[in-house]
Amino acid sequence: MGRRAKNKQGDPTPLADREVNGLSAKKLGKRKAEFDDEGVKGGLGKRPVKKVKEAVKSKTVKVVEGKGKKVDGKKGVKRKKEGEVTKKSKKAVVVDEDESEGGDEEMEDEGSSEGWEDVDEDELQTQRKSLFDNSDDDEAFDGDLADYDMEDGEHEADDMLRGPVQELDLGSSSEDEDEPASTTRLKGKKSKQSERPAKIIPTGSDASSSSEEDSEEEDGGRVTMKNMEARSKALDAKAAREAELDLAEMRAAAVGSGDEGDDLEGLEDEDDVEGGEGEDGEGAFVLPTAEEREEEKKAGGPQVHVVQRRMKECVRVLGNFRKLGAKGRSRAEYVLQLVSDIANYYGYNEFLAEKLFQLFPVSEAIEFFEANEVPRPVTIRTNTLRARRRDLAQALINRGVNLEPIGKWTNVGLQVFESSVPIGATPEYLAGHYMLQAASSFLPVIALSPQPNERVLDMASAPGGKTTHMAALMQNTGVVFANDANKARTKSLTANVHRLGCKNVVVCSYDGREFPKVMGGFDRVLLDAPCSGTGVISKDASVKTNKTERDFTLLSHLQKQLILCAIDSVTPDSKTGGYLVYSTCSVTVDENEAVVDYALRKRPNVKLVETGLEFGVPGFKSFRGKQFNPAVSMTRRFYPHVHNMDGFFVAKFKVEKRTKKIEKDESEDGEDGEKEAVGAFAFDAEEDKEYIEESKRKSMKAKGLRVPPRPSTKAAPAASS
Ligand SMILES: C[S@@+](CC[C@H](N)C(=O)[O-])C[C@H]1O[C@@H](n2cnc3c(N)ncnc32)[C@H](O)[C@@H]1O
Repeated sequence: MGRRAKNKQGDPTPLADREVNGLSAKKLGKRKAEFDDEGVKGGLGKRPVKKVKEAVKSKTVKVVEGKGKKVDGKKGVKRKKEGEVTKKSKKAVVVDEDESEGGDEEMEDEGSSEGWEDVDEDELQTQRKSLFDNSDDDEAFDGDLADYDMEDGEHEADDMLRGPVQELDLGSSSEDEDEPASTTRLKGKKSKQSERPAKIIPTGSDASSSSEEDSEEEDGGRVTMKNMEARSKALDAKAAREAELDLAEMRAAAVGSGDEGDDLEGLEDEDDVEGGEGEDGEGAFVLPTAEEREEEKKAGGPQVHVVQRRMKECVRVLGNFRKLGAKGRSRAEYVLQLVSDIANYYGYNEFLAEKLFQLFPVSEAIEFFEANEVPRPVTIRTNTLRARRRDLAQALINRGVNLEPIGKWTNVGLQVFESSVPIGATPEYLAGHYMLQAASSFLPVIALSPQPNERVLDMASAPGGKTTHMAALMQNTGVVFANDANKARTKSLTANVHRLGCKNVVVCSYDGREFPKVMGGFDRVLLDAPCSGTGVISKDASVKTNKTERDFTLLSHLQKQLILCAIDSVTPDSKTGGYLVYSTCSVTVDENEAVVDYALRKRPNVKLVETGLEFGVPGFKSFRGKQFNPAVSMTRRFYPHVHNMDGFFVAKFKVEKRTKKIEKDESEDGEDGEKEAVGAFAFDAEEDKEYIEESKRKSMKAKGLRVPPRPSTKAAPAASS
């Protein structure tokens, strides 16, 4: 097939030696900004801690510590004085503070970047990785799961845009064959992905006419302001068509029509390696028995070419098991072998390999695992409080940044293909004209669609990518309470809030489960929940090996608690809103559909509504025998191998008034302890058995009592690679 790889983009390539506006990078200016870690002068992280009420009263952005009194719903946090926190360059480009998100298409092309060329030479020499320092992206929850919370867990968001991952060598040389798998599995070979930077895939509906494609060809080489939109549309159209073809192929393969295995790009060189042996040829594939597998393990694991071939063969057989399955061997045996080989080949623990494998038809699963080996496109979000996308694009193009609009679905996003300057340290970045943010992170905010003058809660908000996006959509009016239980992480949140000039944000630090006790009555709530990060494995490969079954149990439990508190924090009386968006950067069902389904069961006054997102795969209505509320199909899943974005999940709820009947039912349920009473989290005796046990253990531990051993859970062996 070979099309799948085109969906992917390597890191933007530094253009160190390229001339920018007639000047080589080296000739560019000398000023070096003195900024702290968060890119804000003066170490804003050290600002004094204040209580929420004070923050509201003083109408400035403060960090608020947990355990406070209830704060009533005053709107309209007053703007800070201009320039109070954000240091702009003296020669900053003209910024129209009132420009809203939708405005940039009509703007005149006035993008001069004069005065911005004084970038320090050292910065220009910075290594690739530092292109993305100060990344603002969000991240998966990686705290201490035993305490399910926010104990630090700060692997810096910069990871998002780290240097190139090693790429898979899917062929094999004769020398390789004698080496152990662990040494031959990964190779620094240049992959197809980096040959052609790929667009983020929006949706088939974005496909545009062939004239747009023509314009791409006419324009040929470099992106200019003039050809940017047309090129973008043409690329989107092409990419969307390719994505659709890929999906169709994958589905056909899954249904099983014969030669699907040959379509697995990641494994396509295998026949060459093996000298073209097919099933009927000499050395035909024979599925190892359990004993043979044991022996293989004892001998140090299989060789890479053996694993490659076996994976391909297993996928082929599983694609049409009735016809291709060997006599006397079950489908489950092929699956077992395949999962074990996937774990080995891609470096996952077997537990997680299986969990992720189960989400997809067989051949699509390989696509997913392959996509996790490739970095996602580098994207930035224009901060419309400080800049217009057009001006920002021009300014960055003038600096030697090669970029394009992400796609029709966002009018603030830009995809960076290559850059001669560190994207996380340009004057425009430091002046808050943009946020380094994964495209997937735009989605929950677009779905929530906060309106000017509303009162909004971002329940788990650090480092603030989505908070600052919401503040911009609200045009710096109303108020966004940006909460994060991890106080250390509120430093970067506060820094971003200041850098981007958000004046309607109050930063606070409570456990989300304390809402709505500390404050409620919100028009809209975003719960971008702490999660396992199985959608962002390309950024954080540690997820492959450090997640166990217990982690998922605990996370799912925390997410269920948080979502009920989030629902209860929304006022059904809101004149303009009454919505909750739940999102995660994880693709597992336990953290997504199961949480949504739980919320629907526990809170009969909420219903799912369409996210309003133009693309994304519907959530699972059932999974492995478990039936969910059919409305769960209104939720949206995003995948690296389909959308060329981080794996992501978005659900949107409308919170309605509690009827007398609901309240009566709940109080009756409350009596026997089966369901929780209004506003307080309680467990469902049967369904939450595991959680109850875990909770008891925690409270015993806290009291210093001896904790009985946990009942044995499924082992999560480390991957042998
Ligand atoms: C996925 S990240 C949020 C990213 C953020 N929304 C953004 O766009 O930048 C999840 C956050 O949840 C926080 N967190 C973990 N447990 C929490 C809890 N019980 N209450 C509130 N926040 C919590 C973590 O500290 C982490 O910052």
